[in-house]
Amino acid sequence: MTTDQSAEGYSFEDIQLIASNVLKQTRHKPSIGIICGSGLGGLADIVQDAETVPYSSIPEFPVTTVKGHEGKLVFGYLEGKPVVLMRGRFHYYEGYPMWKVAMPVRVMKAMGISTLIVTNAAGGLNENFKTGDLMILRDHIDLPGLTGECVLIGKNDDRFGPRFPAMVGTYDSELIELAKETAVNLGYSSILREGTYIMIGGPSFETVAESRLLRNWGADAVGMSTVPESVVAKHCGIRVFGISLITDMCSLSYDAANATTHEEVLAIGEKRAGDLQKLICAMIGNMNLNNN
Ligand SMILES: O=P(O)(O)O[C@H]1O[C@H](CO)[C@@H](O)[C@H]1O
Ligand SMILES: Nc1nc2[nH]cnc2c(=O)[nH]1
Repeated sequence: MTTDQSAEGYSFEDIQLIASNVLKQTRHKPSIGIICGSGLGGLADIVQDAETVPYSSIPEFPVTTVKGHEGKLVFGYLEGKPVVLMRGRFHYYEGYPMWKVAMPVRVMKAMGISTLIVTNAAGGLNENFKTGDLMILRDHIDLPGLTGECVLIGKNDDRFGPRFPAMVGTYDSELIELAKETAVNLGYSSILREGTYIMIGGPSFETVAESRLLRNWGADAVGMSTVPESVVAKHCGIRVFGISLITDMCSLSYDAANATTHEEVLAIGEKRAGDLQKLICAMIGNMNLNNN
């Protein structure tokens, strides 16, 4: 690899090489990529004809350092559709530069995916939400991006996408509609929400004052991931569906202040991930892959 990674990330050629090295380790050719959030990797256990590629076996791939993120790619089929799951994602707070956090999305694109499903565990800011709800991402607020840490900073290679990509419509409307219809059929209407996810850098959870600020800015849920991956996916023409499992409610008042812990996030993930898995599988079953 010749790229100065500290400055700009991987070149287009580097990404193609990483993708072809990964594809040599599997018989599968995925169309759908799925990024599993904290405690949400269980979806990988129901992949059929599964083949696993640990991140540690992929030259130039980062390694996961967070509990609840295993660190492997899982190839196979969900509802008859070829998928690749990232069982474990990378976060900015782990010390990775933004471009490294999102580089697997470019690798998945080079492997042939056209649709990306991004999942996460998030804190609820909208007072109408409750723990265990599922929130479809209608939109996001890229707080790091707004403050100078956009994932696309650096020299642009047009083979990835345009210098100034539009971010309106990052989350595909048809997939949102499909998710809503699917949720109704599964009897999930009472736990299904739709809203705006805001990314903070982390790893510290929000203070009460910060939660109030994020809520006033129009965010419905907060987390420390997802946005760089979605931005890179939109940049390179992948259609994106995002969904949060609300693992805790952020404290908006000092009277009821409750300190979120990662253990709590993982525990709710373990308890409620089944609903998210069912929704995603049913959606994939109904997905038209020739849509874009
Ligand atoms: O976004 P995912 O990876 O689901 O993880 C969420 O859970 C962790 C906090 O408990 C943070 O990393 C936050 O972003
Ligand atoms: N920032 C943030 N990330 C989370 N991930 C899961 N829960 C939370 C939360 O409350 N806040």
